[in-house]
Amino acid sequence: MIHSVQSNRSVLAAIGLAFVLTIGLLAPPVAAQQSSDAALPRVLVLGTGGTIAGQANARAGNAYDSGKVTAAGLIAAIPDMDKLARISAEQISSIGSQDMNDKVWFDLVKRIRAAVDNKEIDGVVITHGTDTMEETAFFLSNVLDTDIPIVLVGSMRPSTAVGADGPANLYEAMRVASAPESRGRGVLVVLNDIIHGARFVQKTNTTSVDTFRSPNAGPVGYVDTGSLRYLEPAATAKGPKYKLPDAPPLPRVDIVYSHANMDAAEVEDAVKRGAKGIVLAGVGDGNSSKGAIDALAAAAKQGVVVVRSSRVGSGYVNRNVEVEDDKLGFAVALDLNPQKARVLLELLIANGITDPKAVQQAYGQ
Ligand SMILES: NC(=O)C[C@H](N)C(=O)O
Repeated sequence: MIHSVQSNRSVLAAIGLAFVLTIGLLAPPVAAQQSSDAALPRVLVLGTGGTIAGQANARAGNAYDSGKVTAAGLIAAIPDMDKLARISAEQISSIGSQDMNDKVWFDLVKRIRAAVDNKEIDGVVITHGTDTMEETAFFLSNVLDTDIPIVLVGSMRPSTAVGADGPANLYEAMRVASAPESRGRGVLVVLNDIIHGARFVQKTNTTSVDTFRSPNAGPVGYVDTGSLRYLEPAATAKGPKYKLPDAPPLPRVDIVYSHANMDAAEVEDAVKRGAKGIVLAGVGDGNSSKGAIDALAAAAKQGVVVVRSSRVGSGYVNRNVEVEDDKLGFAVALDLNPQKARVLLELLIANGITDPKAVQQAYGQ
């Protein structure tokens, strides 16, 4: 019985795959769906890979490989996208976002800056895996200085799955990126009818299509049937934008994960590996064992920048509660989870900001 359910699934997945391949791979590589309506906004789609571009793999019933279909192919398979915008699509990478790296980040920034400077576009959609989407969104929000909407989108089911969520998510991302009311809202993440801001969004479930949440702030809006429903007016104030070095990599920042029965070894290993900064994924309010805190204090004395965050997943990490941050020369990440705190610390160190007080100011007070 189970066997026949799986083979039915395989047949349906094969039909889906054939659909995507037939429509997707026949699509031109750059112009995804060309509309000649000059009144429509121009949206640049940059493909990076992810499950949204995933294809079923025969190794198991639910197995797939990320990043197999191009962004142009994904767009071509969705009817009526050309009624929303004049769309062009380019492929920056074809990877699962577990492999996301500085090079792809630098390439995205370069392409978006060029398109903005040349006034080529009114919006950007980035197709991306969900595993590290929040990190890429947060990175871009800290380096790009533009009012145009930059929207990251992905899916939890591959493009060949029964009930694939990618097409609906991509269509919604296109609605968001092409809408004038999305301007001035920074970098956004769209999945499952919800619009999140780059600072607060987090992946919270390993497999559910309703995985993205903004636990410390709530979403910034919803993609409703007829309208985009933003909960607040667009912000005019912009955060600081950090400079990028001419080429990757960014300075090495490691995350040390705190746990019961912890000693100094993980912190010492990070220092030995040459980390210029360490983010503590602390227990509770960013705490750790005496051994780990002493090792962090020794690292800070040697010039390693130390930021305390939390493994908990929501809430703020506060200064000087159970750890003497002032005395030990630490900063705290406030609402930023360890993976986002790591991105910011890479940028701070790259910009020469290493003094604990200046580092704390960058995270917030
Ligand atoms: N749902 C996904 O996109 C997961 C995939 N591993 C990725 O991040 O590329």
